[in-house]
Amino acid sequence: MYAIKEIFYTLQGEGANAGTPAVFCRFAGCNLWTGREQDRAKAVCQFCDTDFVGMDGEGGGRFETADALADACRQAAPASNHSILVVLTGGEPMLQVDQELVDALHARGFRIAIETNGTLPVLETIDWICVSPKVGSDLKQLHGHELKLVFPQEGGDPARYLELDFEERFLQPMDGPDQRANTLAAIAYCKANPAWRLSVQTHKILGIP
Ligand SMILES: C[S@@+](CC[C@H](N)C(=O)[O-])C[C@H]1O[C@@H](n2cnc3c(N)ncnc32)[C@H](O)[C@@H]1O
Ligand SMILES: Nc1nc2[nH]cc(C(=O)O)c2c(=O)[nH]1
Ligand code: SF4
Ligand SMILES: [Mg+2]
Repeated sequence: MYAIKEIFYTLQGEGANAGTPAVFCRFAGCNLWTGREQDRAKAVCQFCDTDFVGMDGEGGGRFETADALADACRQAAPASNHSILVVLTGGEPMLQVDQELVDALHARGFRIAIETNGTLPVLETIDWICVSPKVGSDLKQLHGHELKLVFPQEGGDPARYLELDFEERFLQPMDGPDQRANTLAAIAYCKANPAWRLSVQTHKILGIP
């Protein structure tokens, strides 16, 4: 059984694949926050911009099998011969993603990306692994395609993450009340430390999901 908050078709807004059409499959639940506002201040991850509670979103629900969930993802995508990207996100997708689901999505022609906090090891059969570490959590996934650090995080000096084995490294300004200042700080950091690139949350600017 998979608990899914929502399934929608949009453009990947962030990171190395920004601008790529993609089906987003948002898993319900996370191991670093309950998702309830009253618990935010005591959560390990306190800056989350996402509602991942329940299964009540567009296309959400309980999916009893990997085939049923993969079919729903396929139905959210246009009929196309081109391989379409599916982004597994949440909440924390690695609490639920298994090899059966990866196989079912591959069988339908998807290229599979994941957005994960890295506290659980990621299946190596996933085509694009984006890890976004959270200060105060125990990082287990130490390699992947893309490291996307929300910036700034107290105690989360980006230099700490340079030794990890990733192909691309991004700073993503923390959204919230200080979004503008965080963006300027991230730009300054990237200019001074060119191992890092800026990840803008373009979907928020574009006004798309
Ligand atoms: C909602 S999370 C879901 C996937 C996974 N739990 C994770 O944290 O990577 C998706 C992406 O949004 C980022 N994110 C969450 N809250 C944010 C915020 N306030 N500002 C910028 N990025 C944020 C996360 O770091 C992650 O890269
Ligand atoms: N367009 C769009 N791009 C995204 N990239 C990562 C997202 C996420 O919430 O995981 C996200 C999202 O929610 N929407
Ligand atoms: S780990 Fe990801 S889903 Fe969980 S609270 Fe943090 S940003 Fe949100
Ligand atoms: Mg989002």
